[in-house]
Amino acid sequence: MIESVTAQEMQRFSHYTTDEIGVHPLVLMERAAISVMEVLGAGTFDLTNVLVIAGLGNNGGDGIAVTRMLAQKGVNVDLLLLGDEHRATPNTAKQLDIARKYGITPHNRVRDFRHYTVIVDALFGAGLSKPVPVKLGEIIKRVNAANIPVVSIDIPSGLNATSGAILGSAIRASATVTFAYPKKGLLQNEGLKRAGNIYVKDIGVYSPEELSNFKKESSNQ
Ligand SMILES: NC(=O)C1=CN([C@@H]2O[C@H](COP(=O)(O)OP(=O)(O)OC[C@H]3O[C@@H](n4cnc5c(N)ncnc54)[C@H](O)[C@@H]3O)[C@@H](O)[C@H]2O)[C@H](O)CC1
Ligand SMILES: [K+]
Repeated sequence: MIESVTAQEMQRFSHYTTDEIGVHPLVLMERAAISVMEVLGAGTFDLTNVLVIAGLGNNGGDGIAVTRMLAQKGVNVDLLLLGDEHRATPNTAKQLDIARKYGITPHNRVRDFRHYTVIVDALFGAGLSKPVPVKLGEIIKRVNAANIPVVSIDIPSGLNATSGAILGSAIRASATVTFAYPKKGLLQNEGLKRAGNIYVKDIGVYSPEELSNFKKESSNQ
């Protein structure tokens, strides 16, 4: 059984699932969002007034899908989209298009984070490999200073998913919902201090070892 994975290993498993097996990336994104909804809805968090902070990468796409799912449950939720949406990844752009069709309008700034009851951090995930841009680093610092419970999607934004090192500044999360396997960066260095409670959720992405076990088991039946 895999204990934890690097960002590169996760990307390899994910690409195998989408490119070789043929699961559409949006299916994985929806399963990721549903798993975040499970954690948000488990009773630990006050969903009276939710803010989702989304970046332009696929981590942001997960967050936009969560925004839509919350809105469809009648939750009071705002979406803060950071960056020029024309530079978003295709799947994140698609999620934004879908959210808009459900009547969700993204904000590009938030005056005061303190009137939210929980913040969903979908700014950066396992794809972050360079220091966060200064302006986004300032927002991360303001979020941390607001002392509002933060649920990070996959990785607290600003952390290197493999080393757990801070890339400029990083979110301090109450909980992190990570996909498939724990990322090594959550279990060491600053990741250990900033991840909060870690929830590992199955979204249908597996290591080759697990995949070969499925095939063995099914051929034994
Ligand atoms: N692995 C899986 O099976 C799945 C992963 N999902 C989610 O995808 C992210 C990884 O997404 P990726 O596009 O590789 O990168 P990040 O979202 O981590 O973004 C970091 C990347 O994007 C640039 N960026 C983002 N926002 C901005 C911005 N506002 N300004 C400038 N640059 C920005 C940043 O520089 C980096 O290059 C993974 O963590 C999961 O959450 C799938 O959705 C589900 C399956
Ligand atoms: K994140």
